[in-house]
Amino acid sequence: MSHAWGYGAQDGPDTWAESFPIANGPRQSPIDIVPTQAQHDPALKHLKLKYDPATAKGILNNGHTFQVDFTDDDNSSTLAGGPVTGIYRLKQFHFHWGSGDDKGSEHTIAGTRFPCELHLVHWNTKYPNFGEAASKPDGLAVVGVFLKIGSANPRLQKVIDALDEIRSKGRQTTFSNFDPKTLLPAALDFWTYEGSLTTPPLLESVTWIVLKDPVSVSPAQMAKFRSLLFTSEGEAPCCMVDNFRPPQPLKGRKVRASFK
Ligand SMILES: CCc1cc2c(cc1OS(N)(=O)=O)CC[C@@H]1[C@@H]2CC[C@]2(C)[C@@H](O)CC[C@@H]12
Ligand SMILES: [Zn+2]
Repeated sequence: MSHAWGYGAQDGPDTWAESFPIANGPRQSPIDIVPTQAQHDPALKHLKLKYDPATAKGILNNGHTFQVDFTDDDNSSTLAGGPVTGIYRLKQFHFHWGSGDDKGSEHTIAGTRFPCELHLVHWNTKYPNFGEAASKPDGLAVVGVFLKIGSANPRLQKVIDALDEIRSKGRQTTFSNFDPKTLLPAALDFWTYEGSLTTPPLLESVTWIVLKDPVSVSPAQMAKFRSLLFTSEGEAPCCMVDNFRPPQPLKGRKVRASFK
């Protein structure tokens, strides 16, 4: 039975613990990152991101966000270095955003919320596949990137232009020849901590790698995100906005910084 969860008053983050008690677990995400309390760890390696544009496959409205999926049957698109050991394969990227520019990100920086947050999802190749990895404490690594309001971001435009074809839940279309590295800021300085999926089933299997520097998004580009629907064709339309979980208790976890 698929658990009906969402981001509304009746099915939103405050209700998730009813079906997913791990919602109150010891390593939940997102969190508020307080830079002055993060410890610089000189042992952290540089992030090594190698993405092959040919692995881009499709773009899908899954009713909670939209995601761009990648073929992951070899090590063409991978993450290594940073806080992780071994090689993690890129599976998908997706976003979380608000109904207005004052909210939308899942992680916050000393209480500051951004209008949007990008998640690049990778799984540990020591496990046979993504689904298996998602249930292991070192199974997933997600790179989080903040988007802040500014000039239009030309690197986002190909994604944004595809949204008209996936307006409703369940709609998908092909999406090829795209390098997600173009979505990243110039500097890959990051904070890292051990956390979880930010949506049900909230599995505590994610090493989070949150980049310090944001990238830009324009108000018009944000309006395109907000034109998507949570609902399927034929249902009363409900705009896909505020699809973010608020920060969760740190519960004694340490956040490390790759930079001074
Ligand atoms: C980390 C990115 C990710 C993975 C998954 C979800 C949500 C996710 O976004 S987030 N915001 O990065 O945590 C929700 C559905 C989950 C999936 C991981 C794999 C599953 C658990 C499947 O096995 C069944 C449901 C799937
Ligand atoms: Zn996410």
